[in-house]
Amino acid sequence: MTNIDLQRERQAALISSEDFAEWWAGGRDALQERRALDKLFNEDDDFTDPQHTSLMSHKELYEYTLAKACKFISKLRDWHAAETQQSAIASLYDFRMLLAGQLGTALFQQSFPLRLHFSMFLPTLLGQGTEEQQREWFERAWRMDGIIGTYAQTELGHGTFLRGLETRADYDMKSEEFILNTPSLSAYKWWPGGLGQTANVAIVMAQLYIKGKHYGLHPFLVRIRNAQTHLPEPGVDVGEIGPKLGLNGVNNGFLGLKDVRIPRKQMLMKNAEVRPNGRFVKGPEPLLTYGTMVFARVMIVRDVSFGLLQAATIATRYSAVRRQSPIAVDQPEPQILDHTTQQAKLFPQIAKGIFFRIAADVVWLMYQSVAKELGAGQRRNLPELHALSCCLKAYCSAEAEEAVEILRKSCGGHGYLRSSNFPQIYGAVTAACTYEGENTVLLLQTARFLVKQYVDGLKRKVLPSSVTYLRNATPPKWGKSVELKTLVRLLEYAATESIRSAFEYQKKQRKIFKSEPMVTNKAGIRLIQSATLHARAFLARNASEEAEKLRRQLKPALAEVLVQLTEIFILDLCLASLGNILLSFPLNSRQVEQLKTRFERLLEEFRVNAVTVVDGFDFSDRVLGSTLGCYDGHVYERLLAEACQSPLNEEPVNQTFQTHLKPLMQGKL
Ligand SMILES: CCC/C=C/C(=O)SCCNC(=O)CCNC(=O)[C@H](O)C(C)(C)COP(=O)([O-])OP(=O)([O-])OC[C@H]1O[C@@H](n2cnc3c(N)ncnc32)[C@H](O)[C@@H]1OP(=O)([O-])[O-]
Ligand SMILES: Cc1cc2nc3c(=O)[nH]c(=O)nc-3n(C[C@H](O)[C@H](O)[C@H](O)COP(=O)(O)OP(=O)(O)OC[C@H]3O[C@@H](n4cnc5c(N)ncnc54)[C@H](O)[C@@H]3O)c2cc1C
Repeated sequence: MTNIDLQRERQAALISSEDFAEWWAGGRDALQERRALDKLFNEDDDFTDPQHTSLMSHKELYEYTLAKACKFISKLRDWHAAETQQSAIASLYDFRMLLAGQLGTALFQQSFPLRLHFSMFLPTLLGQGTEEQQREWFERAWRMDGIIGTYAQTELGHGTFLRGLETRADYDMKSEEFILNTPSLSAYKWWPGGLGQTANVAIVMAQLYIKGKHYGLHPFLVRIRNAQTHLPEPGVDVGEIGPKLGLNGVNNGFLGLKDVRIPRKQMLMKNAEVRPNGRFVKGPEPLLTYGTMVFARVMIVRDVSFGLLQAATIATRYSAVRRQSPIAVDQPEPQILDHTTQQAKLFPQIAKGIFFRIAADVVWLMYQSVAKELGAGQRRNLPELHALSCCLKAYCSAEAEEAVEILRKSCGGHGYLRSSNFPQIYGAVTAACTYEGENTVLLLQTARFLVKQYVDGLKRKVLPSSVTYLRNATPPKWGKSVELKTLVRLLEYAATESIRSAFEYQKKQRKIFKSEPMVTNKAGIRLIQSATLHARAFLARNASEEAEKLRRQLKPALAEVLVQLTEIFILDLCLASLGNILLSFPLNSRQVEQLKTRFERLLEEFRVNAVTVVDGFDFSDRVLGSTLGCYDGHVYERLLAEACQSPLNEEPVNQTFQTHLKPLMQGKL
């Protein structure tokens, strides 16, 4: 039987979790399809872990996870072949979503060992390979017919500054081959997922040289392990980089190359070509070499919202089950969910998870549209996509990381146990702050775009839609009540002011420093603040537009709850930006008070539906993987059962008693 407090929460809710789940999944059919697929695996004993993966050694975890991943792919293939219509894995995007979503997370709490093959290797083949190269490589790679790939860009010495990468590919005209080398220790590739023991082909990003002349960074398909024996190919020094803070199911590796020859056709040549005679033919858009990173950053916004919502579900359910510290003197101990400060920890995080996912959907549509335009030779919207994907990736991953920590701490001591699953969720989310572009660096990329747009705005040029607000210099009008559109304008106004101030500061610095990078460096703190405010303004506008749609589309009770969440989300953004808002708009103390009171009232109003909303994310217990977050709320039983599984409890007395403790107590050591 379910814990009585959780039962009461579910009965008292004003909306149905099933209605919520249907909306969240994108409709009834999508929800059912996902559940059917989850069931297929969740009810298969082959996919039940014999012991908690956190109890496995690093090597055991790799071997176990890889074996499971292979069974998973094989079963998925059978299932797909049996399906009459094209469904869940019809496209690479959907397949990637499946891995990063419910099913992938339920089965691979430490991440999926073949992740890089699907998330970067295949997308790079599509984005950087010519049609002929795709025919030769993509189909086989999709079927994993002799090919398991990874994306090897980062080196020991450089990850961010791509122009500083040292791996080189020298073209040998006589043999029509490239010769790949990592000429120093710092040139060793370092980090690529799956590179250690899993992958046998790597897309290696290397500096191209023809007759000693440098032609920039390009992708090369390099076989690193023999397809039959899996032994490293001659000239290849490959291995694994060791245990990490999280994501230990992914086998990150290092790679050194010494005079490794590959045929000319193995440079991916969609965006630039080397002809047999050594002639380099530049593509129409050199920046497309960075295209895989744009795709991956867009995906990350969605991934981190998933981790955040897992954590929010665990903490919210636990807060309904846990009772502590009377609020009224003569009353019993309340559910900790009734403490206002607890609500302030939980509910904004639920709202963030929802609106980050909605923003991820928007930026994914934008990605698809820009990809189509680029295919037709039109690059007009690429800078906006790059800027938006950079700042959303950076902002949402940083916020999600912070949120997971808030949620962990909101569960008190029990949140610190591995069995709560917060450590693994944190390990996954925090990694996203670094990979695919370290967050500060990405915010600087966005700021560079914003300052340019600000200058264009001064010249009254038409601006891309996500930054049109930069041309609207009028401060918002404050009405009697707090309206969403006023809050959105407040954030946009604060962002505009911050960008203006960074621009002015750069102008001053230019009088002191001659070089533009020096000026950027001096203005760095202001620039990243501007990009952060832009992210907030974008997310707020997007959320308020979504709220308008939901009011029209959904049942009134459900729409009302989502509007509450929208308000919580936007008010939280405003309160987090208060310093910057006050620099641009003279809010008086009564107006600030109005914001705070509205925020507190919303927390109170949302309280009754909190458990139902997190139920509506429809995470199975396996996805949550947590003693604290299970649907039935049997927290204490699970905590004890999990503790009993510890190998240290297998025997009543550990041998160290005889060998160490006893001699110590007897003074015989
Ligand atoms: C499961 C986990 C898997 C993980 C995998 C990984 O981590 S894989 C490893 C992931 N590794 C990383 O993510 C590494 C992170 N580092 C980088 O992405 C880049 O090196 C950089 C962007 C930091 C700087 O690069 P730079 O010094 O060469 O460039 P610059 O600053 O001089 O700008 C020149 C112009 O280019 C523009 N532009 C730049 N990028 C893009 C783009 N993608 N698209 C479009 N445009 C782009 C920029 O806006 C500027 O335009 P403007 O203003 O002149 O019109
Ligand atoms: C879990 C994980 C998986 C990964 N998977 C892959 C993979 O599959 N393939 C792959 O190729 N790589 C992968 N990477 C590598 C990853 O992409 C890089 O670590 C990342 O791009 C950051 O680069 P870096 O390590 O060189 O950091 P650094 O650039 O050295 O960052 C260190 C500090 O310097 C600061 N800094 C650097 N440059 C600037 C600047 N211009 N302005 C201001 N501050 C700056 C940063 O903000 C940061 O604070 C992975 C990394 C992790 C953690």
